[in-house]
Amino acid sequence: MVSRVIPVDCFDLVVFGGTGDLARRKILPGLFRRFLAGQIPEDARIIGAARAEIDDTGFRAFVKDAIMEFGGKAAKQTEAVAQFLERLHYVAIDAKGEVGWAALAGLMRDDVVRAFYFSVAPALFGALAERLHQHGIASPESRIVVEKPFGRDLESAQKLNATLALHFTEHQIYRIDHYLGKETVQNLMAVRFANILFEPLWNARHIDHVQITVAETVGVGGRGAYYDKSGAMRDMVQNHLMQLLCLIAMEAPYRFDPDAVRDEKLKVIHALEPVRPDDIVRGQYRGTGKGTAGSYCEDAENPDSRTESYIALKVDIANWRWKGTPFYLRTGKKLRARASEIAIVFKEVPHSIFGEEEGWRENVLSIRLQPNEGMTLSVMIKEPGPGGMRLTEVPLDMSFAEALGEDGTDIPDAYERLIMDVIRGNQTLFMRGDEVEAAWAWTDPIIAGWEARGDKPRGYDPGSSGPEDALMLLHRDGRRWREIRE
Ligand SMILES: NC(=O)C1=CN([C@@H]2O[C@H](COP(=O)(O)OP(=O)(O)OC[C@H]3O[C@@H](n4cnc5c(N)ncnc54)[C@H](OP(=O)(O)O)[C@@H]3O)[C@@H](O)[C@H]2O)C=CC1
Ligand SMILES: O=C1O[C@H](COP(=O)(O)O)[C@@H](O)[C@H](O)[C@H]1O
Repeated sequence: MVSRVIPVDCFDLVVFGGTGDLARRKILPGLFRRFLAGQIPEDARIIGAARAEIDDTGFRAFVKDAIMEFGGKAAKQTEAVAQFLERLHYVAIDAKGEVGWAALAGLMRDDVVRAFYFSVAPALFGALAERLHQHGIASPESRIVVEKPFGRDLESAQKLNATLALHFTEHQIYRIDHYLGKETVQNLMAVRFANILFEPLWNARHIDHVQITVAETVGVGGRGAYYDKSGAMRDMVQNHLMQLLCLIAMEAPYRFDPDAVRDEKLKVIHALEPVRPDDIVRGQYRGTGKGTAGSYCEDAENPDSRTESYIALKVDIANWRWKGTPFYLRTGKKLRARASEIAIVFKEVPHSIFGEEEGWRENVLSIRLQPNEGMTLSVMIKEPGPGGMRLTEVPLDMSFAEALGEDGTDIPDAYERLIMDVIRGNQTLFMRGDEVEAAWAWTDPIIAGWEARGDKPRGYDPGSSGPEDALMLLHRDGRRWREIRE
């Protein structure tokens, strides 16, 4: 099946931080892939902006290298690369000074969508918003895309919201959470709300518990300075895992519309119970060799760091649908495999007619985010053969790439999809200001709690499943984590 490409309106997209790491690895190669897919109109323009004093030619050379390195198999289409590069421009600009703003104003066209991607350090978000306004570059229909982290606690998120609100209305602000752009994450909504099968079972009567795992094999090397002030709770749970939880737990929105969806997610965040200290396990990866070589502390260049590179928590939702069904969340760096999964673990049948020892296991709906995006529903059947009525578990398996006749590399990357949504003016997959604040309001006391107690993270070995104590979080409830594997 060939994915349907819906062309977007003509646009001028300014990428502030256009020479940075995120632009190089994700944004610019992603835009090239959308160009190749035929989604970018003939006369659309992408304007890189940063302080480096390069010109259009220099920026095009930079982007060409980025496509070669990160564009995947699309990079082989050299003619298309050359055509794409013609759409690129560059302005040397200082977010905090006056350099470059008049030149940028002169470049912008009136009759096209104007979008400004803030792919710079968060400390510059306010300055960019202010200057876009001062120099008359942002029209009432312009959009700004704001990268993460959106604040580091409730207070800073409120301040940032207030700063942006001085110059832009909420409908112009696109707060990125790239997990919302992942194919499977959107499929979660399709599966839940476009099928009659699941809804009757989607509640505490039928679901024993939910596990959300985002396991990574990478460490924090290269990003230690940022990560050490953040940790897994701020870096992953407050945003990505929280969004996944919301999509699983929310009620059906009345329509697939930005505010209808975000209203429902917000209700879930408001219903989250505070997390008890006993329901949190924090970990930090050890070194691989003798001493601290390769350890988190070495990667973070902070020998005394107490920042967690792993966290597991048990979260309860206080509403009619979920009372009594815990959500277990875990995420960490340098784990056994890169594997992200949501597992919906169903309850036992009310009465087994086959007896206790006949191989029964609970049904599990496993939603794989990456790699190999897809879903598996485990069901019980009779073991084949004449050996009597023994049960065995088989997977009803759907790999999205296989089901859609694609090879996996054709599935658009999250950033590609989200940037096209910005141009279309669709905020459904972006976080609203009140949603981000509510997520911090839940997160802050958890962090304040372990800081006040002086808790140290538990050590775990690189390549493991995380600290031993995390196993206990489920064992003591008579449950077990699913294996982390690709
Ligand atoms: N990299 C990643 O994987 C991820 C990044 N993010 C977020 O994306 C944003 C960008 O991150 P990343 O690309 O890694 O950062 P980098 O440090 O790699 O790039 C920063 C960019 O901002 C430009 N810049 C710095 N100061 C100014 C200034 N005063 N005026 C104009 N431009 C400036 C830099 O160019 P120059 O120095 O020439 O001005 C460069 O292009 C951050 O908010 C980060 O948290 C989010 C998720 C993942
Ligand atoms: O936002 C972030 O996400 C990445 C993980 O993203 P993925 O798409 O590769 O799953 C994480 O490594 C990083 O620490 C965090 O800031």
